[in-house]
Amino acid sequence: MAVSSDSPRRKHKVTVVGSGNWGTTVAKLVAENTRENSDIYEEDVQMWVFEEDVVVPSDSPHYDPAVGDKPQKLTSIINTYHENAKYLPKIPLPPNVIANPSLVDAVKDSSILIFNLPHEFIGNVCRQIKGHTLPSARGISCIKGVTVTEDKVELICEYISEALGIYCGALSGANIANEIANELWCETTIAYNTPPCDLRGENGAADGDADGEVHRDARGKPSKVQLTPVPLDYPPVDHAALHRLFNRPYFTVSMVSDVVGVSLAGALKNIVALACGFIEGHGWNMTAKTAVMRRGMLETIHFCQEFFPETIQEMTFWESAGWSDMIVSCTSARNWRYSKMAAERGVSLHEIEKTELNGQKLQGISTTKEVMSFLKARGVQDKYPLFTAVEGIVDGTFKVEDIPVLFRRQ
Ligand SMILES: NC(=O)C1=CN([C@@H]2O[C@H](COP(=O)(O)OP(=O)(O)OC[C@H]3O[C@@H](n4cnc5c(N)ncnc54)[C@H](O)[C@@H]3O)[C@@H](O)[C@H]2O)C=CC1
Ligand SMILES: O=C(CO)COP(=O)(O)O
Repeated sequence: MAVSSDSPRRKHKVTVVGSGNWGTTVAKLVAENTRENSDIYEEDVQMWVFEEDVVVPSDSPHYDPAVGDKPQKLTSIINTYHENAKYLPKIPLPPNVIANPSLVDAVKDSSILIFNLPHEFIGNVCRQIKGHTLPSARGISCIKGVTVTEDKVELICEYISEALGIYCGALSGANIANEIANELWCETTIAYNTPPCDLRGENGAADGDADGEVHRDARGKPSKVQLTPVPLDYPPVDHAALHRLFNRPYFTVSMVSDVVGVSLAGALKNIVALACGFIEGHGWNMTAKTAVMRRGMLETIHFCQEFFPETIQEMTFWESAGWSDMIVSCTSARNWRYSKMAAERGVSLHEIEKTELNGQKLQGISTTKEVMSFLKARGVQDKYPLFTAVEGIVDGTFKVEDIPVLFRRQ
């Protein structure tokens, strides 16, 4: 039964937590949408920037001879020139993207938090903002990775949810940031389960029928997180509202409910992408790569079924977050490109990350380590020969030509 309410009077304030290659791209597209949907969103989008000093190169249109090679604050460059000269150069940002070096200030009063930074930094970020976010805020994680604590594997969106006491969904897909920043068309997938306490009935009123329904975690169990409902004077946060926030003519969003499939497909494909780069760098070609991609997808699905059997939906692997991301990541993304370079040059991936990436991160390196430590703690690593091979190649104990042998052991 619907409980009467006034229609929403407030607008959602949006913050993007992170400002790397993908963080800045998502801030751009979201800021375009907040401007076009200013009935429900505040136009300005806060973007938290991990502050650093950046030298603007002399061939940049923003080079100021009066400043010369003197380093400038990245936030100041972004807010002055509306360009992230370090992580997304040559892409004009809408002026309503506001770079903020203070994490606590950037999330203050925001009702929608978009987490978009390399997964290794999320723990520290959550520790800093805990207690400073609105209790009724809702999150979307665009991060591709997992957290592993002792022998537990956790989705990043669930980690955020537990750390901050808010509900958090996940966005993942076949998405190369530079292409989307240049407005070249692609698809993505957002997994979001509107919590029962946020369901609204007729006329936008709270849905009394939802009383008694419990919010469930990624394993289908009643969630330990005590959620504060989105207040009725805010527009609802549901599939329609999130579609309006993320969908662009060049960025087609599909809304689903499988946070496990979307999150884990996005995290584990980075391990497979490393394998494909090693293979190509070794001199093997597309036939070997497709064998590895097929095995990688099997191990990904097996991982989801083994550790999240209650909620995984296999159709998710046919979304952008599934096969499409596997293909693009193994043929044109950074984890593939730089593992190929490492194999060609005969140097370690860590070395390549340090010398070639200008501060960007290869998520596959830490994800491989974390996933393998979790599998080994459970004694089930032999069921995952491809993931095992990648760990061995990264740490130098296996060679690329060991991959077929490891597969045969299965
Ligand atoms: N770049 C892409 O094409 C895509 C990336 N993703 C995912 O998005 C997530 C974010 O990646 P990107 O934006 O590409 O990052 P990036 O690799 O371009 O940049 C690294 C970021 O980490 C920040 N950083 C460095 N040290 C830090 C610290 N101690 N604490 C907090 N932040 C620190 C840097 O300031 C920079 O913003 C990753 O999980 C990635 O897998 C997902 C889809 C596409
Ligand atoms: O997730 C991505 C493609 O969908 C980007 O992957 P990289 O981090 O390897 O560039």
